[in-house]
Amino acid sequence: MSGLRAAGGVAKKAGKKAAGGFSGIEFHKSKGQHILKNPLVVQSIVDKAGVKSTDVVLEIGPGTGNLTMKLLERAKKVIAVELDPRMVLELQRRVQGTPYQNQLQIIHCDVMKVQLPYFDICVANIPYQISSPLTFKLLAHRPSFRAAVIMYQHEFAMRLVAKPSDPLYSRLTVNTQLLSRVHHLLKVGKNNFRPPPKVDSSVVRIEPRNPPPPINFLEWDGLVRLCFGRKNKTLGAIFRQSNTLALLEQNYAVAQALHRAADGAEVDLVGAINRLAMEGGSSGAGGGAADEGGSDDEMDEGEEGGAGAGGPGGIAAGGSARRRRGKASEGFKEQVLEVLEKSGYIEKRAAKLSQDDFLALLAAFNQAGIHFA
Ligand SMILES: C[S@@+](CC[C@H](N)C(=O)[O-])C[C@H]1O[C@@H](n2cnc3c(N)ncnc32)[C@H](O)[C@@H]1O
Repeated sequence: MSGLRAAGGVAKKAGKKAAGGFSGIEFHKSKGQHILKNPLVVQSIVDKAGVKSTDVVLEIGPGTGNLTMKLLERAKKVIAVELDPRMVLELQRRVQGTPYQNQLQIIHCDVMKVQLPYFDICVANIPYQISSPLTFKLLAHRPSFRAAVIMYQHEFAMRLVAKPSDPLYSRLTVNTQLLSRVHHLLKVGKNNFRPPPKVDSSVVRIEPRNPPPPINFLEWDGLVRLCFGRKNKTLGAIFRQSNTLALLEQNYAVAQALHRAADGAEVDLVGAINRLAMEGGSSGAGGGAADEGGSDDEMDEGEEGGAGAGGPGGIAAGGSARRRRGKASEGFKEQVLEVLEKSGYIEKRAAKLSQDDFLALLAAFNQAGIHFA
């Protein structure tokens, strides 16, 4: 397989057998290349995914094709999006001359840069660097699909399925669960991969809510970003911050000027989720070391990343939000605190609020003409 050796220069340990049953391939950590070598895990993923014989399956990052071959046994068609030309060659070689040859379509591209085709179900062991933007790219995809069964870094997976009060409950959690139902399927130890990543992994099932909730997602994310900027502080403390109030008052003035309806006017869910998806960067080759145990969760500002820094960046348009602003008026501050008081959230903390709480809070603010995007 000289093609496989070429791109990486000299293949390390050329004599050693690598995943997929061929020798000499050098896996690139920068592309998240951790090949699933345990056939039992591969089979389990395909079984749990519930792939039907009529399904078009989207696979992201097929690598050497261990999962792809099993998917081809079950599905009508597999569309595999792969960035690395060496992997594309290997996959082509693997299906050539088999009955599956005509069922496989390979798209040689960065998944974050391509318009995804129609698919019924996505099954993938993805490069962990793009976990967050890829998840939201999928959730913004139309027409919607039945499910995505995806291998993530274990901690990232736990964030997706977290419940209020869990330590990993975060902005990522509430945004994902707003748009989908998420279930943990299977924990996969690092030794099932070649080369083994530094952390364990988990397979998660994501079922998009269809139809999606009829809310302005940018507004939603603006509120949630603000609240999770300091998730253990009371909302009263967060909304008393002068930067936050100043930004909200500016949004308020714009909304008034535009005569925007109190319940939020235009709902461009797909556009809004797409904007969010692109926040996390666009390439899997960017080198983030998600498998080193670091978090690639682009959605968590952390406890101290709140109002003063990037926190409320989401509550006003673009970079202008970061500029210094004047103080909000006392009248506006009272208005904001009254909404929190009357809705019963002033002493509550984001870490313990449910999906329904955030929806109720957003509705209460919007009714008072206060907007987050
Ligand atoms: C974790 S490996 C999974 C390989 C294979 N599916 C398996 O389970 O053994 C991730 C794969 O995604 C590919 N990849 C990395 N970044 C990508 C991107 N932005 N778009 C498409 N594929 C990408 C890598 O080249 C690699 O083949």
